[in-house]
Amino acid sequence: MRYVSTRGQAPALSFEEVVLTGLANDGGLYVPETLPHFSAEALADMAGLSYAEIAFRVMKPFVNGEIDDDTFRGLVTDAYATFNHDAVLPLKQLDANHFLLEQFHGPTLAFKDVALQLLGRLLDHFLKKRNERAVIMGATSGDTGSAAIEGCRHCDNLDIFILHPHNRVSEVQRRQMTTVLANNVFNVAIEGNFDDAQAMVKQSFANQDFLNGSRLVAVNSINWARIMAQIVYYVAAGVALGAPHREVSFSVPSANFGNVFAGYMAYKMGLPVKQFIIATNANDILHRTLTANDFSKRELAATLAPSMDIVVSSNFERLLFDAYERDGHAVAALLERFQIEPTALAEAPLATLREKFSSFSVDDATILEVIREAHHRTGEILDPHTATGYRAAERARADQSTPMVTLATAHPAKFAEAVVKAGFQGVPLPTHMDDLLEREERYSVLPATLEAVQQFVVDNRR
Ligand SMILES: Cc1ncc(COP(=O)(O)O)c(C=O)c1O
Ligand SMILES: N[C@@H](CCOP(=O)(O)O)C(=O)O
Repeated sequence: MRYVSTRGQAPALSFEEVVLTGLANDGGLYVPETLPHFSAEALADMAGLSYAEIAFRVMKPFVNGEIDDDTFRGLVTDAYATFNHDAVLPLKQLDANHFLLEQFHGPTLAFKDVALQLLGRLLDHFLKKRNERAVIMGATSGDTGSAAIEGCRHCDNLDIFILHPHNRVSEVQRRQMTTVLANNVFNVAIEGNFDDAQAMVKQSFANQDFLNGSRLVAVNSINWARIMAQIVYYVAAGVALGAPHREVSFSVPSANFGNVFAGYMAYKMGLPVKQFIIATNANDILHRTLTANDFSKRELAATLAPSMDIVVSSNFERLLFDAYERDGHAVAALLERFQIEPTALAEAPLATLREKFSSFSVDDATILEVIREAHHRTGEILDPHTATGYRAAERARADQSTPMVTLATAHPAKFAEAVVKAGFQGVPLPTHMDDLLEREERYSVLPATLEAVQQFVVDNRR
């Protein structure tokens, strides 16, 4: 399997090279040159298998020939053994045809664990094999950071630098990162927002001179392995609900677009999907683009669903690459324009996107209303991100007869502010975290400048 850049200029890479890199050197994101396809029979055979076995079968074609089957099966099995639920990602029925896919039973209580528990193990495997060290630079709006630290901190060949927006993540999210006092983990609170942090990470990939030849690795969904691991749960949920014999729909709380893009990959690989609903908070660029062809930046708003406080949605580029029929030049031109002025998609690609994707945007007041309503109806306390997906599933679904799966992307205990504002007393943290609020913290606050952040990395890496 070879991987190519969405901007068409960078060299094609192998799986190992893609995992050990970040942005392509033309500024694009890597995607598989061709996608594997699962026949109806292969999908039907997955029904009833363990999550780890489905994961092995779905991901094997992407790594084929680069990690032997026994080793890869071992990495996958170990990754999902860290989850605190036998089903790994249990599917909960809410009403006749609406289901919640609980993605928060991993070590850090959000869907990011699904990919980062595996990515940490893949990095460890490849770096040890090569006897190499690497530096991780990641940006987080709250969940990727702790999942990356938890997934990678045991790899002594890695130094991990995570940038989060100062005072714009929840207390639990911050402490999940800053209370890890390992000597290869460095947390930086930047005086800016998530977009600033992500831009600095991308600029660091574009020009790595400051690292004097050390390898720089991405843990954000820039890294193809993140997307690959997330494809699995769409297939697992789909076959559990009757695929390939019937279609399934998904409502996905979205921002950086890695989650729903992975679903789209599952669809392209043969999973029968009727509809993807992109749910956003008040940072609604994806919704504006889909509904009004308004692909333009607006000021980033701080919301009750802070992990989705993102304007520049990284993986939307991967979808655009497909919608523009893999024309890297057209994608590069569009995204260069987007950085400097309001822009719009060409008509044909937009029409292609609208065939499979719908969208819905949910403001803070509605998030609170949904948390209350959903609790009244189902007994569940949703986290504020899941609440956007729940409301979008109700309002934007194409039909009632296709099973609808709303992705429950985080545990409500991470977001006390929203839960308490909705009128509840709060949700306890799981026992492995019950002393989190008393643990010692360590992090540095830096101005949101590339120079300050890169100097910090140079000064602290081992
Ligand atoms: C809890 C939660 N829900 C939803 C999202 C949105 O996912 P994505 O960025 O993959 O679109 C994120 C982070 O981005 C998140 O942390
Ligand atoms: N919501 C994310 C933002 C980063 O997204 P990623 O999927 O590209 O890592 C977070 O919680 O950090």
